[in-house]
Formats: sequence, C-alpha cells, structure tokens
Amino acid sequence: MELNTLNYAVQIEALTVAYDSKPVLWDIDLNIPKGKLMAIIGPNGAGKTTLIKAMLGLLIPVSGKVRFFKEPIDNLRKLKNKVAYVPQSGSVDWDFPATVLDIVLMGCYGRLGFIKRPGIKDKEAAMDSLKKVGMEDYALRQISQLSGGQQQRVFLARALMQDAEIYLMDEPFKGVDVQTEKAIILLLKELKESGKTVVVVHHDLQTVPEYFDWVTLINIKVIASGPVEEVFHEQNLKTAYRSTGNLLKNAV
Ligand SMILES: Nc1ncnc2c1ncn2[C@@H]1O[C@H](COP(=O)(O)OP(=O)(O)OP(=O)(O)O)[C@@H](O)[C@H]1O
Repeated sequence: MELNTLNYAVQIEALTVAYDSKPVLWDIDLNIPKGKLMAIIGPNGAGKTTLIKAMLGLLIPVSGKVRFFKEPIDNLRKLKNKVAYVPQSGSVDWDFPATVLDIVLMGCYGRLGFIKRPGIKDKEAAMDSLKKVGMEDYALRQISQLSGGQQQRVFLARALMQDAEIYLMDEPFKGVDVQTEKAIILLLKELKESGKTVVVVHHDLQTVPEYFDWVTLINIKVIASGPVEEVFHEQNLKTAYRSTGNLLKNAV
C-alpha cells in the first residue's frame, strides 16, 4: 500500500538495535500512517518495548533512522510537543516525592518550558485529564502510593495533557481492570477520531480487531504491518508467535 510520505506520522528505516552486541531488532522498516490507532503485537521478548524506546531516541540504535512527521527524532525542539509517551507501569522508580497532580502537570512542560510554573488554567486542564481516566479523587496523593494500574492511568492523563500529535503507549492496559480498559480504549478512539495517531504495545490478541484499525506484528523483524483486516490473520500470527500456537486459536 503506497501512501504519500506526507501522510506518515512515523517513518522507520533500516533500524537495528542491540543490547550488549546482541541484536533484538533487526533491519526494521516501518511506516505508520497518520490518524491510525495501531497495535504492536508479538511474543514476549519480540522487541516491542525496545522498538518504542528506539523510536523515541531513548536507546541509541546500531543503525537506522526514525522520523516523526518527517523530522528526525534528534530534532527535539520541533518534536517535543508533538510526541507523547506512556511508559509501562512498573518501569519507573518513584523514589522522589511527587503528587499525582505534579506528574500530570509535567505534560504541559514542553509547552511552558521548565522555568515557567503552571497556572490555574493548566491545573484545571490537569484535573480534566485526571477526570477522563477516573483518577480525579487521587490528585493530591503521592504517586508512589498508587497501584500499578492507577499509575498507568496517571501516565495516560499526563499524555492527554500534552495534546500531542502522536501517542506512544507501552501496554496501557497492563494491570487495569476491565471497566478501566474499556474507558481507556474509548479515549484512544476519540484521539484517533480527532486526527491523532496512537501506537499501542498490546498483548491481548482477542481484542485487536475490536480496538485497533492498524496492526504491526514483530518478532525481531517486522512480520507484517497494515490494516487489521488485511494483516491480522493466522499465517502472520503463526510466523510472529512461532512457538506459541495455542495463543492463536481464539484470536482469529
Ligand atoms: N536493558 C536490557 N539489556 C539487555 N537485554 C535487554 C534489555 N532490555 C531488553 N532486553 C532483551 O531484549 C529483547 C527484547 O526485549 P523487549 O522488552 O523489547 O521485548 P518485548 O517484546 O517488549 O517483551 P514483553 O512482551 O515481554 O514486554 C528481550 O530478549 C530482552 O531480554
């Protein structure tokens, strides 16, 4: 499927990433069109988190290029307000005192700069974001005192606060209850409807067709990427999950 490059939110070219000289992503070419709600799926250790981190420039690749909206990722000045990241809960060590509200307000630092303090309007916007994820009652709690699922919702509120163009989320449903998962997917669909691009590392194969319109299957390499109805089929899933065939039975 050919798209004008102007219509891509992300372009990844020949990306190889290694830890201690062992490649975990190999020669990744991937274009993500704007306005898609895309799942990245693949078995444990496939390189999903590594791909998100490499996209964001949090890992230095062995080789390859990543561009957001045609800008290379090292052009942070141009990209800082456009790209939002929701890390995996549990991946952040909350060893410093910060309230839930403080964390959500960090979402507007890209816009304000670190020197200027957030004002009343920013605080109202932060409370609004917390409301969207059902966490407004926890605004003054220490972030370290929340459960993993609650922290995940706070990360999401911070990303919403950023009003970015693309949202990269590493397992946003991890540790959240079913009701919250449904609320979050509605939010993600709303973001998509308003023209944003949303990229989600996802584990539950059964919900892929219901939640997403685009999917990328990876296992060190890209196995397939495209519209769910075209690439989310048994053959591609078998290739991606080579040794975990049982997972597939109920998904397609
Ligand atoms: N900091 C690190 N140092 C060395 N190896 C790492 C590091 N982080 C990840 N790896 C390895 O890189 C590979 C890819 O890991 P990654 O976390 O990207 O996989 P994943 O697809 O997100 O897995 P999961 O579904 O289990 O979250 C794995 O083999 C993992 O053990």
